[in-house]
Amino acid sequence: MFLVMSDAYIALADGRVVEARGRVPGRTRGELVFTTAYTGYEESLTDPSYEEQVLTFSYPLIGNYGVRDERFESDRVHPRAAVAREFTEDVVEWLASEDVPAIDHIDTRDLVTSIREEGAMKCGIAVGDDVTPEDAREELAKCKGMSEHVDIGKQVSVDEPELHEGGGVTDVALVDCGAKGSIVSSLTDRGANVHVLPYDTSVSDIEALEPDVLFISNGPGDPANFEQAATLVEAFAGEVPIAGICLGQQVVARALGGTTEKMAFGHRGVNQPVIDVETGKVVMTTQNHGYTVAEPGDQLDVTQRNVNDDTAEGLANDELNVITRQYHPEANPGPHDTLGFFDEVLGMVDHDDTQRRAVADD
Ligand SMILES: NC(=O)CC[C@H](N)C(=O)O
Repeated sequence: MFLVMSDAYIALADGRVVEARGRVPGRTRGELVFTTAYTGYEESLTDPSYEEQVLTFSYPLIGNYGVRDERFESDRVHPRAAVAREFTEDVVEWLASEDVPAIDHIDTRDLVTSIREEGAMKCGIAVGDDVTPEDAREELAKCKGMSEHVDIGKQVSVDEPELHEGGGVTDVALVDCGAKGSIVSSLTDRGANVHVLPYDTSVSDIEALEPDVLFISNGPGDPANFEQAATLVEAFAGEVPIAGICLGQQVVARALGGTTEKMAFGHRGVNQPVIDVETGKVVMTTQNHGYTVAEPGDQLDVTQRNVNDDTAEGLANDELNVITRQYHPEANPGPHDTLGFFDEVLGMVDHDDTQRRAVADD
């Protein structure tokens, strides 16, 4: 028996300070959340929806099939820190190259149980040769709640519009609130030209683009902090088909008279069962969210629900051509049961109109 000095501490909002092994040094803070996904660590760590959070993996060994940038969902790691029972060297090297603190050799089952019982909570992390529990507590004291990150859209969105061509005639205006790359490629793979636009794009900029679909992406934080995206939905509902994924669903609901609320610990994983209200068909879905649509409002119907807790997983208004999902139909990571969503979205486009405009533009 010998004593191993700890070189990492995580201070939790419930008052505990837990020792760990430091893998990547640094001091940071964020909302402590967990994912139950057993694969897909590269996709999750590069998902912009995790901005300002600390991501705990409940699966014990993270990194067992290496790190390949072709699986990245954006160009950087978004959680402020990563926590696992055991990280492989590959993942540690990657996180170190991005200056993202990482800790392991910690009882993640206990952490996850605390989050499930007490809810997602603020935490502070200190990793390094001479850190003390007090250093982690100091980080915790500086930690803001998710809804206090009012400019979080700016941290994750493109600064200037980007065009990703799909080769077809359909133009999608994708409002980038922190979009995963797979949303863009799921659309370009189906021939759509995707205009990735800043999260605060104006109504007149969208008008000038004359898109066939207005698409609100996933994104981090509280949907209440994406007011401009909601303004776009209000302005174009009924004029242009509208789609949304995750934060996109929440923004669409808020714009059309619905409300959102914070969940206790959210849904993060790749095996969340969702039932279609009309057909009774159940699909397995990938999820990563901490807020949910509480009331859909008068204009939207709940078309899909989470089998575990009944929360709204799909909303629609067939007359206005609005369709949204709370889960991630693009998967990455996760099951491909729901890729058909992108066909449904592009199916809302009036192709006669698109063709006419394409000809007129020539
Ligand atoms: N993946 C997302 O778009 C997450 C949406 C929102 N930030 C939430 O936590 O609920």
